Amino acid sequence: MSHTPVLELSDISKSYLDRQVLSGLSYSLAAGEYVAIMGDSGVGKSTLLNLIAGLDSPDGGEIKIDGKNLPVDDEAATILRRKYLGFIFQAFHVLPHLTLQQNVSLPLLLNHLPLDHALTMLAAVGLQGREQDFPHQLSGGELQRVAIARALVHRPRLILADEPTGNLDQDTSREILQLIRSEIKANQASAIIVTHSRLAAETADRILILDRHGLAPISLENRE
Ligand SMILES: Nc1ncnc2c1ncn2[C@@H]1O[C@H](COP(=O)(O)OP(=O)(O)OP(=O)(O)O)[C@@H](O)[C@H]1O
Repeated sequence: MSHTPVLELSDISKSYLDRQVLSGLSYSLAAGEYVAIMGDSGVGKSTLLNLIAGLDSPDGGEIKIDGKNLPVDDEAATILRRKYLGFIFQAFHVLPHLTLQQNVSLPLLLNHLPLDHALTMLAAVGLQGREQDFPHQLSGGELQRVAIARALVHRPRLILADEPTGNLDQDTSREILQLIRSEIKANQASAIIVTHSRLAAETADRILILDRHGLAPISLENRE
């Protein structure tokens, strides 16, 4: 396995108008590591994930993915992100006019990969037989499973998840979290999950707390 960190954040800063959200933040994520980020509301967790995803750019500092600097507005960087990253963001809605199979095939199409893995992935999230259904025929938990299948189908090296179980009941949450973890481990991917849920955070290898000093691992005695 490569020793190049999957993700390297160096001295990242980000402000919105006069509000400094992130400052001097550095972190390195090793290949195959799955970490959860927790922290107070408004501390900048989603902002950080958006910066890594390339949905926004930092005011200062450097973000390297697989050892490479990736400018937000560069086409080659967009292609690399598309191949390398998998997003499980609530804002990334499943497209309503496409069937489940078409939705899950999208990342494969965009990356010029064979499309048959979409069916395997739908089966893996428990939606075998529902391939030709449209999103409006699904429950919230089922929809979230489609979003997860779509995020993971092209076997991304780095998975970014923002409150992946936000609106789900506890049983469905457990199932979804188990699924995310097993897919991450089966593909030897790295992952960052941002969450307020202790249940979700506990599925990660490590829990980090984001505060105004940066990212720090939670100490073992606080882990209960
Ligand atoms: N596009 C934006 N424009 C202006 N301010 C923003 C923008 N995005 C985030 N902020 C502000 O940046 C701060 C951090 O927001 P962020 O969503 O990253 O926090 P968070 O830690 O994810 O919070 P929560 O746990 O409540 O989701 C907040 O004060 C928020 O109001």
